[in-house]
Amino acid sequence: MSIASYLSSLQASEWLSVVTLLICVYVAHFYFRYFTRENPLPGPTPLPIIGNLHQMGMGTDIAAWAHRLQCDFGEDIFETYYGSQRTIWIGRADLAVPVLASSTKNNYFNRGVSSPGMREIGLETVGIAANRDYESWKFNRKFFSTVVMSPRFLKKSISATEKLFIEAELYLNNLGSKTQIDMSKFLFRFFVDSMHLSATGKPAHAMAGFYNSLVVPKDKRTDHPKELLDATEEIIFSIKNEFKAARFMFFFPPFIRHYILRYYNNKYVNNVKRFDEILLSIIRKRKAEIDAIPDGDSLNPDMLTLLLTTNTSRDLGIISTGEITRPMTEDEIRADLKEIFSVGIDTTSDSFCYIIWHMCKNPLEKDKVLKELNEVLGTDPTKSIPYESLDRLKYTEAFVKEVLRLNPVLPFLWKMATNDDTLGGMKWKAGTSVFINVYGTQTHAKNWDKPEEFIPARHLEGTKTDRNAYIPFGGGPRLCKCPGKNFAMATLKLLTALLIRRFDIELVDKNAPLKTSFTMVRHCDELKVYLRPKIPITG
Ligand code: HEM
Repeated sequence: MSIASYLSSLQASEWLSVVTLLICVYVAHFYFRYFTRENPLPGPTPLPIIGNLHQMGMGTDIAAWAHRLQCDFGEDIFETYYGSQRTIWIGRADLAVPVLASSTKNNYFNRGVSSPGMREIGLETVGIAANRDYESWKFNRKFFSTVVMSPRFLKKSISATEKLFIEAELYLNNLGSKTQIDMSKFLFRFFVDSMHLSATGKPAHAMAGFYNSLVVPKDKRTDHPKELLDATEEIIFSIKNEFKAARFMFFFPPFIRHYILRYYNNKYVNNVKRFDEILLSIIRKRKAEIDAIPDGDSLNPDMLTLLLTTNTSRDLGIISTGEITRPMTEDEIRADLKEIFSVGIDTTSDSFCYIIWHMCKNPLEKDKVLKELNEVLGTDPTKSIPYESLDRLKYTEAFVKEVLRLNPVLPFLWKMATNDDTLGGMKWKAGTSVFINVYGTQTHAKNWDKPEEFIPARHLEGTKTDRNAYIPFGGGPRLCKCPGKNFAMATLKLLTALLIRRFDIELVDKNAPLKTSFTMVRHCDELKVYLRPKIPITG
């Protein structure tokens, strides 16, 4: 009797027995492989199919979970599973040396293992952060970094951010010092405006939309056209979806996504497609605008225009891409634009929430920052802050760095061994997934005195930090890690200076812990404060 005819002859109860038997075989096979694995490391025992996903708590704080595991197992190298993917976690700087070595021969170029989900949403062969195609990554990264790291872009963006702060100040003053303001929401909007302006040269009015949603009397609302605000809301929705979608697609195996969580799978995939359409329409509109400007007339050198014109007949001669002589394709520009919106906004806005939190929790340190600001920038808080003076704000910078040490927005770095390698004294096969526990290394007693205490002075010049012990902007072969580092640091210093010179900040609930969650970065979910203007409000 063939297997097919045997199966078709089964009764319902016999079917149940067959299915139960198959499940038992699968589970036995799974645990046989688990208990006989090479280099067994301490770690929570995984379940078949889902691994430790149920313990990771996808929406909650994976950084806190990883930290607990590192403490529970008393080890700086341990393992977990997402789905059936085994992952080695490294939480000590010296163990991370092979992974973070800045050499072209580094074995950990790829960000995590290849994931069917990330391929499904087309992220593994375009853009930068998740791109696994070396040549394509190198091309995109070259364009992106050349623009974002150029002094001209930094200067322009800082000046635009300062102007946006004046707009923010107006809204905050109008809301009044008795209004509880959730800075996690407000700052997200602020950074949408800031990145949109830096990337496209045009305002998005995300803060205005948020302000209008809080103000009850209609005559107090701003008069931005509704269609404009609605279009921005759609961009905001897309940005928020992007990380959630990437987390879902990366961590969940295809079987679970396609058969059990099908609704979510389709929802995320469609939202990602919609974001791509929105970005393409922004690009095409700009292209048409450029085409309508006669040759020889000047163009505004914002990021989008530079990406569109470099290595074309309209090249503005502002950025040089070296040996790369071809222009970018529409799809490459779309991916780079998405990068600045998705990677650039949450990281900076969440980091700034953590800065505000530490300002409130450490008033003596805040006073030291204020003292420096008065000394370097003068005592008039309404005076503009030139880009060049940010470099002289050494204590402010140390404060920001200490916040990023204790609250890294990327709490772990995803890597994958391209070839067989030795890590932690053990041999590992090519394809091994390795996560560097950033929070673990940045608070390791081996590298830091009083690691859990907030001490900005430890970052002042002349203080030595052990190799790989401080990695909030990453490390390893992807050149200088995060290409947005200078942009992010300058922006965070500027905003710190602007906010604490112009407002007294008070947490609404001084005893409440920080509310955080994780998508692909660690978000501050809520930060309610009262803001009292220090400068008399006029008009
Ligand atoms: C406080 C703010 C920020 C933090 C803490 C941060 C941190 C990081 C980290 C840890 C990485 C991964 C590095 C690695 O795997 O070794 C990264 C990558 C990246 N960041 Fe940032 N980032 C910030 C802001 C920004 C901004 C504002 C931009 C854009 C303007 C940006 C663009 C990128 C890109 C494109 C990558 C991928 C680089 C590559 O794979 O080659 N980041 N960032």
